[in-house]
Amino acid sequence: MKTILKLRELTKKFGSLTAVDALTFNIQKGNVYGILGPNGSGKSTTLGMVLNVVNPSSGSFEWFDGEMNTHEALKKVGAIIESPNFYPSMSAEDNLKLVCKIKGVEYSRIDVVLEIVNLHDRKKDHFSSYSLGMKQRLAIASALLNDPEILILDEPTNGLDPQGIHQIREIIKRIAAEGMTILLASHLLDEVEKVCSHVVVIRNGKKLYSGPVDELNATHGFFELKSEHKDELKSFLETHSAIERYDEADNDLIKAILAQPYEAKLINKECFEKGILLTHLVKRKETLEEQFLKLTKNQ
Ligand SMILES: Nc1ncnc2c1ncn2[C@@H]1O[C@H](COP(=O)(O)OP(=O)(O)OP(=O)(O)O)[C@@H](O)[C@H]1O
Repeated sequence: MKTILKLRELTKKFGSLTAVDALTFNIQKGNVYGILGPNGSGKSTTLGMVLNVVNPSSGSFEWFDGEMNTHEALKKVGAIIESPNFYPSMSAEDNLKLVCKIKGVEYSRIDVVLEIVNLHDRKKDHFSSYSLGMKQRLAIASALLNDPEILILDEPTNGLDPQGIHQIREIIKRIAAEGMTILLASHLLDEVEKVCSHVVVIRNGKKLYSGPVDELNATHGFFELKSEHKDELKSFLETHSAIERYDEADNDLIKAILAQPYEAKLINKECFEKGILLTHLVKRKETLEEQFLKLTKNQ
C-alpha cells in the first residue's frame, strides 16, 4: 500500500510548551485518518507542520515516500485548515473560477466538485447568502478542484448545526468511498467513529494510540457480578484463567475483566458448582467512548 505521509518524531515547541511531542505515524493511501484529541492537544499544530505553515522544532515528515520536495508534494494535497474564505459578493462558481486560475485547473472541474458537495443548484448564488454548512461544503469543493491525492480537514464540522454536521460527514464518507485518502482533525469521538477507518489519539501533543478505529475497542469485555458469597467469588476470580483482573465497586459490584473470550453462562455454571450463587451477572463491552476516556485519563 502506498504511503502518502510519514511523520517521524515530529515535535513543535512554543517556548517552554511542547505542543507536539515526538509524533510518529504513517498515512497510507485509501484510508480515512482521524487525529483525535481534546482542545489544545496539538492537532492543528501537527497539520500546520505537514502543510509547511508551522516550522517543526525537531523530527521530520515526508510526503509520497520522498519522491518530490514538500513544495511540489503540497500541490497534490487539498487542505482546509482555516474557516472558509471566499469573496462574499461573488457567486460560488466565480469564486471557484478564481481558485482554478490560481491552481492552474480547468473550469470544467467546477461542476464536478459542486456536484460532489451538493451545491450545484446554488452555484450562481452569492457566497454571502450561504449558510455556514454551505460555506464549509464550498471550501471542500475548492480543496477538491485539483483532484488531490489527500484531503486534509481541521475540525470540519465545528460550529455547524446537526443537519450541517450530517451533510459534511456524508460528503466525507462519499469521497472516501471513492478511494480518496483523508486526514481530519477532530475533538469529537463520534465524528472519528462515524467517518474514519484509522485513528491517532493524542493528548498534550503525545500519541496515545494509533491504528484501526475497530481495534481501539478490541477488548474481550468484562463481567459484572454480584453475590452474597463475595469472598468466595473473589478467590474464584483470582484463579480463573479467563479473568485478567477484577475491580470492586462501592455497591458490591465486581467487574471482572476478560483476558480471552468467555461466555456468561459458563461462568454462571462454574460459580454455581462452587456454591457461589450469583445475584447479578452481566457481560458487557466498553464503548469506544469509555475506552477513549480511559486512554486519555491514564496519561
Ligand atoms: N503560535 C502559537 N504560539 C504559542 N502557543 C501556541 C501557538 N499555536 C498553538 N499553541 C499552543 O499549542 C498547543 C496546541 O495547540 P493546537 O491548536 O495545535 O491544538 P488543537 O488540538 O488543534 O486544539 P484546538 O482544537 O483547540 O485548536 C496549545 O496549548 C496552544 O495554546
